[in-house]
Amino acid sequence: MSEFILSPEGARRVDARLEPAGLLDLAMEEAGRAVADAVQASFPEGPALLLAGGGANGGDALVAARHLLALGRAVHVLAQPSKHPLTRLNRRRLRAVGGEVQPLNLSSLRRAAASAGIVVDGLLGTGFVPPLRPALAAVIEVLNAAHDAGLPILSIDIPSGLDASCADVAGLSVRADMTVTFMGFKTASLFGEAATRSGRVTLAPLRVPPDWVRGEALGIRPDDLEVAVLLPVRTASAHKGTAGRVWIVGGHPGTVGAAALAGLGALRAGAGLVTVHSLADVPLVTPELMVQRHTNWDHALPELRASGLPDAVALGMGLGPQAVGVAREVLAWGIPTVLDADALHPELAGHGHPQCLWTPHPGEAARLLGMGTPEVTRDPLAAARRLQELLGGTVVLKGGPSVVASADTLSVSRGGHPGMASGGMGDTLSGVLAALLGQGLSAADAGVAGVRLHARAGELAARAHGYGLIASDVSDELGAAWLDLKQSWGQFDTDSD
Ligand SMILES: NC(=O)C1=CN([C@@H]2O[C@H](COP(=O)(O)OP(=O)(O)OC[C@H]3O[C@@H](n4cnc5c(N)ncnc54)[C@H](O)[C@@H]3O)[C@@H](O)[C@H]2O)[C@@H](O)CC1
Repeated sequence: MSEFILSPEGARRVDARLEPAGLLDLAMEEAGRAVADAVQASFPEGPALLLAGGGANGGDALVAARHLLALGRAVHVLAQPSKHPLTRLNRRRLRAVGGEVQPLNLSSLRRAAASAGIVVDGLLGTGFVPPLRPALAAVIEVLNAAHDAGLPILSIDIPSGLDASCADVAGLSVRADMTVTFMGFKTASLFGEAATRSGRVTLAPLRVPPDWVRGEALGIRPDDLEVAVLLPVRTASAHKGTAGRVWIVGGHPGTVGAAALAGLGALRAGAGLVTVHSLADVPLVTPELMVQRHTNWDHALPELRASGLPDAVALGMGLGPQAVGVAREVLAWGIPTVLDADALHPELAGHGHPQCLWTPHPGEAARLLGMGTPEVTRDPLAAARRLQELLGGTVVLKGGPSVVASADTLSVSRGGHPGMASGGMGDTLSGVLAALLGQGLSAADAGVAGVRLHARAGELAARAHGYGLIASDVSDELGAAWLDLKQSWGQFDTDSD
């Protein structure tokens, strides 16, 4: 692989395998430039105060200072001593274009903060190893006090003092208004109190080898346009047999509603024919939903198989104690399958296939991984990646936000509504996902599109109901959500003829 590297010595072509430092130099240059652009776009007023730590995070700040200077912005740079070769190189580059670098201490910080319009925090990035040393803790306290008095802070990659791979916050950290993060979103940018302290997070993708991103469990956040492209469209010649035949396998005496809600979700997400297969009496939530009651699974499953398999199955919702055996059998059919609730069992590891979609909430994820729920919620990106490796196919780790993990990517959902935290929402989602699989989407695409469609429907339902949102309200809005997402792409514009 060859790259052009721009260095003070001039442009030269290097082989990245032989010269990884060249690639890092380019990545730091892009990172620093992205920070400078964000400062100019979001905080154009007053001098920019840049704080550079001793590692590569500080190097990014020094690059940003050079770009801001080139754009005519008044800059003030306070830096810690550094042994990092690229950070030292960028200090020399900044000085070479007339930039001044002064030592960072509490009095220089207080003085510079008094006249700054924005502080750029490049003290600590992903290389931070807790606990915070006292000298830097004092610097962060001064910084947060200035922030409380109205000085905005933009953090580079993650706010200093946060552990990038942790949603929880153990101690002191910078409280940023905005964070410019690189390559992919970190757990700290997306989840829990760490996300709150990160402020608005924007992603600057860097030209780095893809395995750098995979190796660190970094997420992407598909926007509505990307989701709209994935959502299926019916052709004029479609009929109910081509729009996806879906089976819902679930329900048990006492938990039949779960299967019915999944069926409703599948119908409203566009499946042509939906049948609920259950050992219990399923309530007639809508006459369009077909229901077949069976006496036992040992007989029912071979008969169902012989009757001709559907385009997709969702199983597990309220299925009860026989779920693992049923799931094993259905997985052997090799057709697109959503596994939810009772079918999320560690015994099924190794029985999945690429067209499987597993949909655990954090408690189910913890059971699958043999850990506690707090460990899952502390780092949902890593948990989703581990689940995908364990189960195969695609995993939707539900939460706010949900993570969709496929072999190649970790996608993190947008939107939804707090009112969606009520029983049955997950069953609806399983139905939606099965409908999308049945309409021909891959498990990875169905996961990304289905989670967003469900979330958008929740937002629309919340608008209509305000409070006391229930799963069937969300199902009722799935068609409107589909239209809304498609319109964001300019497809199905109601104003055009
Ligand atoms: N990974 C990549 O490919 C890229 C990384 N970049 C930047 O590099 C950063 C990571 O750089 P580094 O690995 O050099 O690490 P950092 O710069 O995040 O942190 C290392 C520095 O923090 C100090 N430090 C660590 N723990 C501390 C503690 N408990 N108390 C006080 N000081 C502490 C170390 O002494 C060292 O000076 C990223 O966050 C990002 O900003 C960018 O340059 C772009 C490319």
